[in-house]
Amino acid sequence: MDLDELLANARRNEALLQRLQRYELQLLACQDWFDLLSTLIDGLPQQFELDAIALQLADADDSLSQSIHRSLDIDHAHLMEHVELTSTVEVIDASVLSSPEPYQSGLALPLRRNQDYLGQLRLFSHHPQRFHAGMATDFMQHLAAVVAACLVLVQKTEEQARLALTDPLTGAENRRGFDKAFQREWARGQRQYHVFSLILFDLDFFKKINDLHGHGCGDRVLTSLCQTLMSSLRPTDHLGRLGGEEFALLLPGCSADELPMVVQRLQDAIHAMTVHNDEGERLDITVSGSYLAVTPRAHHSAELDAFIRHLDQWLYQAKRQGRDCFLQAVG
Ligand SMILES: Nc1nc2c(ncn2[C@@H]2O[C@H](COP(=O)(O)OP(=O)(O)OP(=O)(O)O)[C@@H](O)[C@H]2O)c(=O)[nH]1
Repeated sequence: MDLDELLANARRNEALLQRLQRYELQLLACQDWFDLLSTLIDGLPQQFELDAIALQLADADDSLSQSIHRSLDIDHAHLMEHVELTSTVEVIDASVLSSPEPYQSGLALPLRRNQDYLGQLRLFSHHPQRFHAGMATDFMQHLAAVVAACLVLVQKTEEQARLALTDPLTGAENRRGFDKAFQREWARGQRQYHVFSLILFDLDFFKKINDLHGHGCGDRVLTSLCQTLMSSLRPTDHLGRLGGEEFALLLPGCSADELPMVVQRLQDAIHAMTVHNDEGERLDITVSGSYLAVTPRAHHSAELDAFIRHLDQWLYQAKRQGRDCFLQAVG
């Protein structure tokens, strides 16, 4: 190699290093899964002349999957096409890959954080010589170490944010969390002419349960109710605890036609729920509620409180009609 070639090489490397540093700072600024995954999946190919990337991540206890799915909006679900979550991931050193169609070359990089092996970052190119045996990979290994640190950091940040929006007793969203979900769904509905449904409900004679069986038993009723509902709902649905024994559901994509059927299914699940008092006797738990389908209107802001106030009037009617029933909130 002559001097000119050496100089050109050095300049290329310096430019690459600068790009890499800028990109790593971008990664380190990511606060949530959408930021991090889009910076990786859309950003990395753009920055480094790649045609695709894939992440293979170890997720033995499913916590990563839950964290990502809770945080990503339905609109961003396409990012997950590039992420594979498996219970274990093969431990490798940086190595050239026999790349899948339609790519011609690839590189697998280990994602390590301290003693933990998180998975692999895979880079793909249509160019057969983009990655080849014997090539230097130290820049890319440095990048993989930053990616690993960011994965850990974002998972922790997301967990803290989730806890701040979660009711500690039941695991349902607290009022702030539910309000956030409402605002997000309203905005999405405006963009995509999308409907969603709201259901408000309240346990019947809950004071009696506390008085007769104790506060601990009352707490058990609240947690069982939430577990029952969460297991009958879709992962994209939201359950919020708005107050002591008042809850609300937000069901994205659920239209007025489908809503009575969903309400019936929830009521059946609550009737089938088993909660025992400290003496082992089964308690009969019922709830009363009201429901309505919401069509977000373009150029209109909306307040969750206004919907809740309206639903509350019909919930009150349901209580007056003898409880253990749901009414459609009309008007
Ligand atoms: N165990 C327990 N009880 C709670 C909690 N939050 C609120 N409560 C109780 O829920 C009860 C609600 O009582 P009320 O508002 O009179 O309602 P209710 O007895 O269910 O009567 P109706 O709604 O009219 O059917 C009160 O006794 C509260 O103390 C909680 O976190 N745990």
